[in-house]
Amino acid sequence: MEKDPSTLQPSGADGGASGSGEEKVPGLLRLFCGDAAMAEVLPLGEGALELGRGAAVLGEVQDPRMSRRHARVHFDGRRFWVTDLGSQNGTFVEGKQVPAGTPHEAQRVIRMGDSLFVPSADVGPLARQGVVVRDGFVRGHAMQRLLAEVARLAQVGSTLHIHGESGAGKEGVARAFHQSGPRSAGPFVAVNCAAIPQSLAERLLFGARRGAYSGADTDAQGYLQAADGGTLFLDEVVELDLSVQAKLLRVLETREVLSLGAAKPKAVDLHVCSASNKDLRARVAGGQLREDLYFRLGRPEVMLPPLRQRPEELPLLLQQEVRQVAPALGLHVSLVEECLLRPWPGNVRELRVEVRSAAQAALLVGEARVKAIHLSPSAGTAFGPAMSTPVAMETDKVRREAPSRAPPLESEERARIEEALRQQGGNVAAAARALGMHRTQLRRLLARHGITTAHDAERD
Ligand SMILES: Nc1ncnc2c1ncn2[C@@H]1O[C@H](COP(=O)(O)OP(=O)(O)OP(=O)(O)O)[C@@H](O)[C@H]1O
Repeated sequence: MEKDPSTLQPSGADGGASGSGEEKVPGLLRLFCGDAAMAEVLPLGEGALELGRGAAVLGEVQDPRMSRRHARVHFDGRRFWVTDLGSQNGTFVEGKQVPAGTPHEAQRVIRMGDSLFVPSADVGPLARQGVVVRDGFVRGHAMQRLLAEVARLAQVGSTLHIHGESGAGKEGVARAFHQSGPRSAGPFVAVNCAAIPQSLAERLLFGARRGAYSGADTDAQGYLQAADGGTLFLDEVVELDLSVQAKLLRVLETREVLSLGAAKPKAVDLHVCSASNKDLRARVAGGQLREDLYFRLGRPEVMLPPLRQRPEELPLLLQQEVRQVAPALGLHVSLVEECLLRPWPGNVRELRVEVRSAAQAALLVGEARVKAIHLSPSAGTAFGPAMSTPVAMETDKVRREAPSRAPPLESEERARIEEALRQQGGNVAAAARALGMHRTQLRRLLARHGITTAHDAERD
């Protein structure tokens, strides 16, 4: 009997729609209101939506800093336009206030009162799947769709390659591949190939028998044997030397590992997940990756989108991180807006580190909420002029203007830093400890505001 196509499950194992075939629903994502992170979908009904305090579409979570008739948002089929309706606290697009009464194009972030909205040409997938937080892992709809695909692939194959930028969460995806596959009860062994010295790579991966080299007093297991019955995750696999790649290929083909100094190979049964932030095909063309290994490891491939393409996850990530620093510390709308506007080339890893620093800076001045001014000006920005995407260019523009927006160091903060330094005899590390922050964060504050310590003065 032929299957009714309308009852076929989409690619997502969780039953979520893949997005294809569904009519696009333009709308807004409400990502922040008052002091709370959220991920709420507001479809643009007839192509337009009027927002304001008390608007039914905003439900019970209302923002007292929004005017009753605050702004109108409409979609012309290609672009979003925002018109401020004479609100008291103003409407801001990409961090800048727009004049009342004139439509203004909005591409990334709209602020009204203490609320943030992100326009999206299709809010359908988010409306269907929402944002899920499981074990501290924040999953927006793109991530959920990816994980569903990974779960499906784990059932049918033994390899997976994850392509994504550094810090975007590739290891989390690799763990999901492991947990969804038939070897989930076995070990998950993660190896960062860029971090292991290539002179040791062979020994570390394949193991060595006693006496294989001077100093080898006992048999040493390699990562491949350690992952037997489970999954080996090879992050930055293209960093392995070509000779090691050749040996790895043999293991994948024969399912046997020959340790250094061993006479006989040993059978291994494992899944192999690899990851890279580089295009593997270009690496094959450039001679850094063996073509035969690419065909073994490089497929199937999934793409993990960078954090800047998953804005629905960002406020929840911020909230989670700030609460880790101090459970009572809150988020200020300015911080969330600023973070949504920056490109975060180091993705979630960079965001977590920088937001922790910002939270510590806020604590230092006794603030109840972390604001944009507590964030380092360089946090989440591209290193040098290399990034040329429209998002990056727009953010560069925002950043160039940022110093003039940053208020001067509050005298209270300066007084606290100077007092801590005085009490610790000018010792920055000790002062940082006393202030409850990392010394690099304190050094950054000192440098930014030109405070010299007694130790600096002695060196001069
Ligand atoms: N969606 C997420 N929710 C919560 N934390 C996340 C998420 N994605 C990544 N992280 C955290 O961000 C950090 C970086 O993630 P991960 O190590 O998986 O990145 P990666 O893509 O493997 O980076 P690299 O290639 O540089 O190793 C980790 O601390 C991870 O727990």
